[in-house]
Amino acid sequence: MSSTRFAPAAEVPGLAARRIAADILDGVLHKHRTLDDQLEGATAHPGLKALSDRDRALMRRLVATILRRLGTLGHVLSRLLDRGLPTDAPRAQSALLIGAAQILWMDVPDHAAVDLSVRLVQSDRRASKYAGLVNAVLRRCAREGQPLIDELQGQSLDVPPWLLARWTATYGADTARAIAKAIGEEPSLDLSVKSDAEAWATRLHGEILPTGTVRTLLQGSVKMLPGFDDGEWWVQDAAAALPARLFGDLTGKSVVDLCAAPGGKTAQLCNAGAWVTAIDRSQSRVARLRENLARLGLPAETAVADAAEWTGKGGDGFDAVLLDAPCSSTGTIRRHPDVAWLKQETDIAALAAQQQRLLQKAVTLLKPGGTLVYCTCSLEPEEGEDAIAALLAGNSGMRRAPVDASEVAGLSELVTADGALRTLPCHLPHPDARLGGLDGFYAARLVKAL
Ligand SMILES: C[S@@+](CC[C@H](N)C(=O)[O-])C[C@H]1O[C@@H](n2cnc3c(N)ncnc32)[C@H](O)[C@@H]1O
Repeated sequence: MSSTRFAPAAEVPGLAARRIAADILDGVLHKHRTLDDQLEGATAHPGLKALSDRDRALMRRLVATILRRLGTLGHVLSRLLDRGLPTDAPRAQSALLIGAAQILWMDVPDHAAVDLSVRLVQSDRRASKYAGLVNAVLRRCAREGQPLIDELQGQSLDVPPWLLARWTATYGADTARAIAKAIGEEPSLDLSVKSDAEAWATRLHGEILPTGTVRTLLQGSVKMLPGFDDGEWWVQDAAAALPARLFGDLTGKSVVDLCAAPGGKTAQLCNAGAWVTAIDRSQSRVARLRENLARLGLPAETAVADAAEWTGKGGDGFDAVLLDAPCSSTGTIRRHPDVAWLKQETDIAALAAQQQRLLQKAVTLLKPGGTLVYCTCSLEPEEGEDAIAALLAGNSGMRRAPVDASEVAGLSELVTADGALRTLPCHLPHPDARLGGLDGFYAARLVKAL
């Protein structure tokens, strides 16, 4: 991002949050950078530190809302702009998206949204000539934006066409539309608790889902919530909490978690009483995993390694292996709306090849009779159903141990005919849409022959 975009000494309240939102949006849309990369750790936007918690939360919500509604915003803005979006000044484009998203979906007065977007373009050398245009278009958006959205009559513009076509082919048109609708909702905060879910649900003003996750609508920094400092819970989507449960009783068992960071599932395995070895290829992510486990007071051996090359600890092998393989992450678009615009269809074949390589390795690390749980947070069959079918077809010495609905609180819609887990963002509907849905996951349980 250019230093010319940093703030002058005194500026109107809220402008810094919008400027950082614009930088981060440019990062996703024009520089192929993920939201996580720009929001966390060493690569985070340098301006974030100076924002108050409130402004930081507003900025994150703003960026997420824009990415979640990008197709709809494109439709509305194209109808309000006679000559299309300005192409010679990215800041004019982001200022229009930021202004329109606030007017259409956020609790910001229209006049403030317009004023802040005009200021955003005025402070950018290339975009300043568009200040009048931004002002006029956003004022029209306040009057005409909602009717333009109503015109769409529920059409799904907010999922890239290639992805919607895949979901339609895999799940049918109605389910694909339901998935698209579900990922348009702002997700709840889901927590896995070490114990006493009922007490934590009460303290955090949430509810307990049938599968045991505590779900709340509290917003802002999780570090400020009760129980965080004491390591009583960790953030984990309700679907992400299911695969590790498929091992059943893990007391005293040896488990290797092959793609472990940042450690949500490792924490579950440790909390279930297993001896856990957690491997991940990324040094910075293993550092985060170690921090997370330290906060939770849960012990595990950790190593930075390519799991496909890792030679293990010798001996007879592990009682259990968890392979939460790297994938296209299309099941997590609700929580990571940048994924929809960063991933491409051509990524899927390369990821499937990598998953097969990791699966082959996972089998060799198991002792005879040991259990493998393979999972991905992808909605694409190549990374789920097809990956397991290929492994089983290849004489791997593995057999499927079908999942029963009773293992997932009787929610039979989450279990496929051949006994795998398949969650979709439109599952777990709730009368209050903000409390419904979960990530899309695939998980299969296999046992190695004796
Ligand atoms: C889906 S994430 C894992 C999430 C984690 N299991 C959890 O529950 O918090 C996939 C992880 O795989 C790691 N990874 C990718 N390729 C790998 C490889 N060849 N060996 C080990 N880790 C790998 C990535 O660094 C990333 O942290």
